[in-house]
Amino acid sequence: MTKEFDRAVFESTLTKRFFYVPSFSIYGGVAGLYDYGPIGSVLQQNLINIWRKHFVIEEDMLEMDGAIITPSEVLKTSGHVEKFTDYMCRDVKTNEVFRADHLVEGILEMRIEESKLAKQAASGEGAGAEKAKKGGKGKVPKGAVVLSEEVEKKYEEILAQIDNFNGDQLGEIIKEYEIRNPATNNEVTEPVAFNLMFDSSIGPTGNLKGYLRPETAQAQFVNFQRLYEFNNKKMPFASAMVGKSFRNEISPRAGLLRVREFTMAEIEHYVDPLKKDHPKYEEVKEIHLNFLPAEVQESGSSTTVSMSIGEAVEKKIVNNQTLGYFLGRIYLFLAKIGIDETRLRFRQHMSNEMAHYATDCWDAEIKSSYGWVECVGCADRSAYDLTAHSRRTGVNLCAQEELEIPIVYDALVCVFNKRLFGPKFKQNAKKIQEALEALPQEQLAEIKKELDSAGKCSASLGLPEPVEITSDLLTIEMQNFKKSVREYTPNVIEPSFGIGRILYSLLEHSYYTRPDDASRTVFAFNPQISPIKCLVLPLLTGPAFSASLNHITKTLRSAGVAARIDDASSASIGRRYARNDELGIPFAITIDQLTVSENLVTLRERDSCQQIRANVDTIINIVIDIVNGKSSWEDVLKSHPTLSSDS
Ligand SMILES: Nc1ncnc2c1ncn2[C@@H]1O[C@H](COP(=O)(O)OP(=O)(O)OP(=O)(O)O)[C@@H](O)[C@H]1O
Repeated sequence: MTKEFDRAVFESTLTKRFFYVPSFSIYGGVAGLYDYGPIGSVLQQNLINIWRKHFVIEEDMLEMDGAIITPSEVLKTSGHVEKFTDYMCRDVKTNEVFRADHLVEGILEMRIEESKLAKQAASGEGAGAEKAKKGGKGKVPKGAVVLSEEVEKKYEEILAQIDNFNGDQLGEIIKEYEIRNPATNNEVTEPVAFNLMFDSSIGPTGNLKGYLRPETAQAQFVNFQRLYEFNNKKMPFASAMVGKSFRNEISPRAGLLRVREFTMAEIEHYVDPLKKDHPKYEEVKEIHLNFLPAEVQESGSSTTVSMSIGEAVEKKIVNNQTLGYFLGRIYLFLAKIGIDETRLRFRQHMSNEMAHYATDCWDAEIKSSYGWVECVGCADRSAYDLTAHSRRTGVNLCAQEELEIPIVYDALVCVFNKRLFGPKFKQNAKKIQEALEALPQEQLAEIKKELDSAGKCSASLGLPEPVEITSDLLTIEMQNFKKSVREYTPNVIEPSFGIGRILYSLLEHSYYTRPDDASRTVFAFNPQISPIKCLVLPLLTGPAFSASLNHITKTLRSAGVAARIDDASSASIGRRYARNDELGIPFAITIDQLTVSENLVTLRERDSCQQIRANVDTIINIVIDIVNGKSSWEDVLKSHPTLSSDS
């Protein structure tokens, strides 16, 4: 594997081989928009297919597809119009914009790094000393300040809590630590809130305001009743959706990790707030994860602790079983697609950081050359969204539970004298009646007391004026009730996957250069996720070779196994292997003289460069079986001796 990751070389490979590129680049491009080429788009599709199998099918979820353009009323109700913001500041002279927390983070990290190099240069030891000697790229920057232990500790504490600060706090940090635009050294303005949604208007009049959705979740919530009915009113259950979301990011500078248009895969798991256990919890309980709890971060540290999910739930570090269950399933999914488990951690949100709708939230963060980045958010959104949409629309978004033992109870109820009540309040009668019926028991008890003692009372019912009620219009009586159905608003546990971020992390984790030749880059995609599964290489030309080539590719392709032919006879076989290793193709079948004479081909595995030789159809079946997860290269080696390695 490569010793030092060189992002510039890595990114140039991705662009050169058209994995993905900035959109509209022949027009100069727009930050935060990307087009995926033949490898990137199929890699994304395979990732989604594995996600679908792992979650939607294995967990029996209800997948749906919703509209992207969303009326503003929906997003006002969900809180996005008011609160879906990040803090932005500007260079006071050039007007360059920054996301305030990212600016602070970048500068403090840079100061710590420079101080470390400067200390090493001064002591004549370590990388800093080497760099100082060599000069050039990566040398100790001029003017690098050696930080005192105290200042460095303070910086570390700020960094550990960077997601927890509001705009005012970020403004204070910017002032106190003299954070400036690193390119110009100019001061920056106070942070201001910037809403990340792209707005638009729906229809020609311009009267109906809309937004491009910033998440897929709302389309699922507004359809809750239909989903619940589709599920035969059984709880708990989950809906799921894969689709594009849009966020007008302030300053997208980290490739696919922060873009303005991206694919999300979101699960909304609806659960009874009183029963947040999960039927399949036992299956994940023993899995150990690297946890970074809020408490640890708030103490200024970012040291993770490895613990079983069972222990984390028992100790209440993770709020409930369902949340723990999904953390386990997220881990299994990421491991399955090829994410390096040593570069995966689960970080809990700190109190201020939590989204406006969440009560507990964990992010699956993956480490890449950009540091630790949230790739999956797993939030307990409580009953926030369903309650808000139900209040706004008057549509009941509740679940019902048949009670085995009915609840019997006494309650105060309003009994109206309709003959007098209507004529007395005229057009306001219905409104007043409804307001009285909606009053909590304590208030009804107070009104009853006054009516019983004074025969009248003045009630403030949330209407413009208090209402004078007399005992001839209304009596409040204690009645006995029997309830055999319990109605409740489900809580929602939401695992939310950013497909582009996972894909980018997977690219970095899969990338390496051959130990004997750093110019030969390889993507070690596993056979399930790899966009192209098999390379077919004819070493010679002619009708006999073409017939074998056609047979192999046709059989593979009709079995759903993507095969690529590289028949450029001008290139050596080594060259052809190398340029296809760069596309991450796990297997290569080579057709040579022995294919024509004895119907034999060789099969090469990408990472080990080991080869076996066997009959054409045997080899084709080996590839199909591995791609379908029915066997592995290791299994194959048990029954087939390897030829000498090609590399
Ligand atoms: N601008 C973006 N570009 C790519 N993926 C994104 C972006 N914003 C969010 N995501 C993905 O969507 C998932 C769920 O979104 P969520 O609202 O939890 O992100 P977020 O907390 O706003 O992310 P961040 O704090 O990094 O901006 C994230 O885990 C991430 O994978």
